[in-house]
Order: sequence, then structure tokens, then C-alpha cells
Amino acid sequence: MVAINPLILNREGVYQIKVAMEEKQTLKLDVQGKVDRFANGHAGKNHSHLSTIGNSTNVKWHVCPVEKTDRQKLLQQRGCVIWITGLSGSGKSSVACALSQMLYQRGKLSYILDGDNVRHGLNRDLSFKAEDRVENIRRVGEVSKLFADSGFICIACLISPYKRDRAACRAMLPTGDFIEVFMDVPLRVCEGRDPKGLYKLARAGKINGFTGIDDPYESPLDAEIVLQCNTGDCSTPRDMAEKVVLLPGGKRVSPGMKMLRRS
Ligand SMILES: Nc1ncnc2c1ncn2[C@@H]1O[C@H](COP(=O)(O)OS(=O)(=O)O)[C@@H](OP(=O)(O)O)[C@H]1O
Ligand SMILES: Nc1ncnc2c1ncn2[C@@H]1O[C@H](COP(=O)(O)OP(=O)(O)O)[C@@H](O)[C@H]1O
Repeated sequence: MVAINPLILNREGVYQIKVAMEEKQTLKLDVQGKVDRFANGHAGKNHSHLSTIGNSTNVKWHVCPVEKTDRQKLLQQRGCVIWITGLSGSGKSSVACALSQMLYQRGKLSYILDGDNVRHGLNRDLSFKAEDRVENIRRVGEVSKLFADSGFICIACLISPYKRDRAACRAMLPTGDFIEVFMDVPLRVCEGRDPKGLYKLARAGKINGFTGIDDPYESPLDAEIVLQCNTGDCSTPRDMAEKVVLLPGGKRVSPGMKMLRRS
């Protein structure tokens, strides 16, 4: 009989994979066992626990025996959300991209939800007025949650200017699985960059409600990671991404971060 090395899962949820081939065998048996138990336990039953969720009446949560932990074992990583917030031009997309590349090189699957990009599809019906920004962030929060549940490292980069909305997205995830990264870059630096010419248009009164000009940005006070950048003193996006992976500052060191660091 083949000795099956265990997948060790410590308290913080960090998987230490011992032997790749044997681990796959363990996982297959484990998931198949659950599928069998699930099928036996649910065959023929029709217990409905119907709920009303928002405007959806008579809805029921369907459970599948293949769970987040199974997907995480398969992917050998921990699903989590890295939420990058900051002014337009603060470097959110650049850091997100560098981080995604870094994780890819380490064999970790990530996916970027960039505010600009998501507004090309899922959120194309939303404007920049306050209630639409709230809905924009709520939707991206929900999608991020699904990605994290799938086992992916979801990198969401949106201005997400309001504290309450960011807190709501944090609350959607288990403690430690939401890692907030604040691009602490002064307005004058962002405005100096102005890669899309939007600040210029906003200053000229051709765009109304532009964040930082005539729309608020509420800086986070409790972000896990703060990436500062000042004129003439700014690390590269790659160095910043490295800080996210290797050197988390801030008050809390989350299990999600430990997972990234061990990778
Ligand atoms: N009024 C106004 N205010 C701020 N930003 C504006 C506005 N109009 C267009 N843009 C462009 O939209 C990008 C921000 O979209 P987000 O979805 O991240 O914004 S938000 O989180 O809903 O506030 C933002 O992209 P980034 O520069 O990548 O942040 C801008 O290019
Ligand atoms: N660390 C950095 N140092 C200098 N320039 C940067 C840095 N990060 C981003 N930039 C530049 O600033 C501009 C805005 O960056 P971007 O990543 O698009 O920001 P955001 O997504 O927050 O709008 C781009 O022209 C980009 O090349």
C-alpha cells in the first residue's frame, strides 16, 4: 500500500504540501467520500428551507459537497481578497498587475477585478454618482467573495472612496481573508501623473464629481498594508507588490497574508 503523506492544515489555514502525487490521491479519495456521503444523505429528500433575500423570494441555498477547502487543497493556496483602494492615478492597477505577476511566478492563481475594467461590462450601467459607486463596490465585493470561495486570490482595485462600503466588503469574508491595501499617495502626486487627463478635465469643470476634486475620498485608518508614495520618493510598483507579499505592515497579520508569504 502506498503511504499517503497527509496534507497538514495548521490553525491559520496554511497548507503544507508534503508529496504532490500522494496528496492528489488523498484529495481524490476525500472529495469522492464526501460526494458519496452527500448523495446518500440527500437522496430523495425534499426539505425546502426557503428564504427571502432582498427582493428574491422563495430562494434556497444549494450545498455542494465540493467545498472551498477542497478547491484550496487542489490549488495549494488560500482563497482571499486583496482590496487595493486609493485615488485615481495612485497606482492601484500597476500594483495589482505587479502582484498578480509575482503570484503567478510563485505558482499562485490570482485574478484582478479592476474598477475601470469591470465598468466595461458587469457595471456598465453604473455612473459615478454616490449611490452608483456604492453599488459598484457592493457588486465587486460580492464577485471578490465568489473568487475567494473558488480558491483564487482575488485582487480588487477600485477607488472605493467610502469607508462604509469597504467595511461592508470586508464583512462579507471570514476574518483575515480580506486584506486592505491603501495607496497612500497625495492628490498632488496623482494629479501630477494624470495619465488619462481626467484631473485636468475635472479642474476645468468638464467632469463633475471627480474623486479628490469635488467628490470625497475617505482614507482607511485600519488597512493591513499602507503603501506610501511622495514626489521624488516612490518605490516601483514591483517593490510595492513585494511588500504586499513579503512584508505586511499594519496592525493585523492575517492568515491570508501568511499564505502569501509562505508561497
Ligand atoms: N468622476 C470620477 N471619479 C473618479 N474616477 C472616475 C470618474 N470618472 C471617471 N473615472 C475613471 O473611473 C475609474 C474609477 O472607477 P472605480 O470603479 O474604481 O471608481 S469607484 O470605486 O466607483 O469610485 C478611474 O480609474 P483609476 O484612475 O484607475 O482609478 C477613472 O479613470
Ligand atoms: N510606483 C509608481 N511610481 C511612479 N509612477 C507610477 C507608479 N505606479 C503607477 N505609476 C504611474 O501612475 C499612473 C497611474 O497608475 P495606475 O496604476 O493606472 O493608477 P490607478 O489604477 O490608481 O489609477 C500611470 O501612468 C503609472 O505608470
